[in-house]
Amino acid sequence: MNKKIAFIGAGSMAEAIISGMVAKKIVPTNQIIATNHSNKERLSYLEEKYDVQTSQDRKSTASGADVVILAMKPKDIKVVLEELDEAFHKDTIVVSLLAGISTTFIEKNLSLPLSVIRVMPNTSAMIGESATTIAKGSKASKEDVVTVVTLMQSVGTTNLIEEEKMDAYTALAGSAPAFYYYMVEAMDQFAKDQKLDEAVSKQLMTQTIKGVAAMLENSEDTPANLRKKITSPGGTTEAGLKVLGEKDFQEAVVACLTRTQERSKELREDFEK
Ligand SMILES: NC(=O)C1=CN([C@@H]2O[C@H](COP(=O)(O)OP(=O)(O)OC[C@H]3O[C@@H](n4cnc5c(N)ncnc54)[C@H](O)[C@@H]3O)[C@@H](O)[C@H]2O)C=CC1
Ligand SMILES: O=C(O)[C@@H]1CCC=N1
Repeated sequence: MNKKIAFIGAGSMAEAIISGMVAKKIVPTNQIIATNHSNKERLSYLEEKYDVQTSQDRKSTASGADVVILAMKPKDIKVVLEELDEAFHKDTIVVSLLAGISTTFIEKNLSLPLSVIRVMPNTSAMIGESATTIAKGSKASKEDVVTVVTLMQSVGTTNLIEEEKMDAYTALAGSAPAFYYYMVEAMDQFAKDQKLDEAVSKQLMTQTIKGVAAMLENSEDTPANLRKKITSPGGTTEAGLKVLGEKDFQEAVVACLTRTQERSKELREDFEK
C-alpha cells in the first residue's frame, strides 16, 4: 500500500501494530513513522527493532502522513487533537485506537471534516493475530474504510461493526487477551505447585489453547457441547467443573466483561468533557 502511516503514541499497542505491519510488509518501513510524548529511548528502540522512522516533532509527523493512528491514552485525546488539528490536511484519515472515545467527539474537535475511523485491535497484532473491530465515523468514505480495513488485516482479522457496540467488543476482544492470560497464569501456578517441567507445561498449555481455538473455529458444536464431550460422568473433568461452578466462574466472567464494557463508556464520559 502506498500510504504514509503515522503513529501518535509509541506504546504497547503502537508497537504491536507496527510489528505486525512490518512483518507483513503492508507498507515499506520508511513509510511508517512514530512519535510519542517524550521518551526518546523508546523511539530509538522502535527504529532499531523495526527499521521504521521516528520523530519527536509530533506536528510534522502528522502533517506528512496519509493515515494518522492515534495510539496514546484516552485521557490525552483533547490535548493531542488541539496540538495536531492544524497539521491535518483535507485527505488525512484519522484512525483512533482509544478505548471509549467516540468518532463524534474527534470529529467535533477537528477543524476539517475528516474521515475518522475507530479501531479496537488487541496485542496479538504483534504476531498478526489481532481480532480487530472497526467502526466508521460519519464522514468516512467507503474507500477510506477499505484502506483502514486493509491496514488492519495485515495484523489479524477485522470486523466492521456499529459504533454503539464498540464498548462491548472492547471487552470481548480488546481487553480479553488479558483475561485469558490471567487464567493461564493460574494454570502456570498449578504447574509450579506440582513441580511439573516448565517447558513441558508451557508447551501443553499453549497447545491446549490452540486446540480449543481451532475446535471453536472448525467444529459445528456449541462451546457447551464441546465441553460436554470432555466431561465423562463421574470423571475428572466433572469434578473440576463442579469447583468452578461452586466458585461462580461463569458469573465472574460475565461480570468481568460487563465491567470492562462499562469502563469503556466511563472513559468516554470522563475524557470527552
Ligand atoms: N494495550 C492494549 O492492549 C490496547 C490498547 N488500546 C488503546 O491503545 C491506546 C494506547 O494504549 P497502550 O499502547 O497500551 O498505551 P501506552 O501507555 O503503552 O502508550 C501510550 C503512548 O502515548 C504516548 N503519549 C502520551 N501523551 C502523548 C501526546 N500528548 N502526544 C503523543 N504521544 C503521547 C506515550 O508517550 C506512549 O508512547 C489506548 O488509547 C488504548 O485504549 C486499544 C486496544 C488494545
Ligand atoms: O485497558 C485498556 O484500557 C486498553 C483498551 C483495550 C485493551 N487495553
